[in-house]
Amino acid sequence: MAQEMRLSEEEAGLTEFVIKEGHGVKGLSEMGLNHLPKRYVQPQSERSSSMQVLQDLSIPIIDMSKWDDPTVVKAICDAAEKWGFFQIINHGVPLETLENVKEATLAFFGLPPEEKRKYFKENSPSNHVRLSTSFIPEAENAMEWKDYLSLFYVSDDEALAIWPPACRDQLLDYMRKCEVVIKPLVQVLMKGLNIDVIDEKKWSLLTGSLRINLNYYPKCPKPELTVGVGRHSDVSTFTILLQDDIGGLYVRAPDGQSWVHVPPINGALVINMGDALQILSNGKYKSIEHRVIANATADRISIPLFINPKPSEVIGPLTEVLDNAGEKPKYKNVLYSDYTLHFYRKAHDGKDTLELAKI
Ligand SMILES: COc1cc(/C=C/C(=O)SCCNC(=O)CCNC(=O)[C@H](O)C(C)(C)COP(=O)(O)OP(=O)(O)OC[C@H]2O[C@@H](n3cnc4c(N)ncnc43)[C@H](O)[C@@H]2OP(=O)(O)O)ccc1O
Ligand SMILES: O=C(O)CCC(=O)C(=O)O
Ligand SMILES: [Fe+2]
Repeated sequence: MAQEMRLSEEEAGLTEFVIKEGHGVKGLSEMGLNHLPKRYVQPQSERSSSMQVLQDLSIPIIDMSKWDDPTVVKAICDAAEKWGFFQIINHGVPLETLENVKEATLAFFGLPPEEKRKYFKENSPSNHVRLSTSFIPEAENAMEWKDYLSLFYVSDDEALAIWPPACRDQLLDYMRKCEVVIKPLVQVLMKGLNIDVIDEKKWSLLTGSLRINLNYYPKCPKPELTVGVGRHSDVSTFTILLQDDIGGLYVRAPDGQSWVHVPPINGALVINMGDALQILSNGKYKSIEHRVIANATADRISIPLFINPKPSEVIGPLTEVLDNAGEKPKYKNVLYSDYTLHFYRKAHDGKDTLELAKI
């Protein structure tokens, strides 16, 4: 009874400590708890013990040094169709830049809570800068063991004015250097749809807005009961993910049932297709479900850079795709900001957001 009382008092103080005071799950983890607060306990179906993991399968690793070579073009388009996920090496973003971004992420999360609190929705100078925990605590029955900073890019000037000084220069440098990956990937993926000329309008449709998130997954006292990130697909056109050397990201295998681990490779970037590209390609490229498990032994960070349509764009199957392949549209036209708002209004639920656009 005394134990129950202590736990319910703890639940009451949890929101205050994690969300209002800005300690996040990082603060909980550092308290050295030996049990998991109830709000983080996930249903059995979402726990890692319910995952069937295929050990012998892995997502493709593609050498980008000759990205316009037909075999590389084919490897990328095949991976985008079959897996929706692949890793790239020799991509042209310097190793030092990747290290700087990881260090900057650790520097941001290492700030005292009173500094980080400035970036909460309630205190932040703009909704383009948002520090939060889990995914959408207000909408979730069970929370995720993750803190994150989400930064929407408008211009260098705005970023320099409002992004946290602890990480903004390194992030801006990284985003600039990622151009050498973004441009070839868009060209190759469009080539796979028989689109050889990408005019201004299409560039903007495919890559008109950028968002970068810094994810921090602290050590967890009972990782088997919770998740780092629940099953979801990204709503981006595609995502460039930088992960550290801890591991824990799993993607849905092509059988639609099992899971495959994405092993950290030093210097590699993980690329995954998002819902916007699945819609624009009329289902040819797949935005595959993925998730992150929690772990007991090490803190983990990851940095997804989401390449998105502009919020004001209407997305739907590209006319070239329908005409070239003589296909009927599988998705309706949707305003991209309506699509993302729908994603942000509910807890992670696999690929359910796509239902909004399905015909
Ligand atoms: C965080 O954990 C995640 C994230 C992900 C993300 C995967 C992606 O693919 S991100 C790419 C999404 N695309 C874009 O951001 C570009 C398009 N952006 C927009 O259209 C707009 O920024 C907007 C999303 C529509 C928001 O604009 P605005 O109308 O100005 O609205 P706000 O008042 O800022 O927010 C409204 C509402 O949305 C929620 N929300 C907004 N931004 C975020 C964010 N970065 N993270 C979480 N939630 C956000 C928020 O709940 C707001 O509701 P309120 O009730 O709080 O007002 C994958 C996996 C993860 O675990
Ligand atoms: O942490 C990871 O490896 C993946 C994170 C993720 O899927 C996301 O932030 O959308
Ligand atoms: Fe994701």
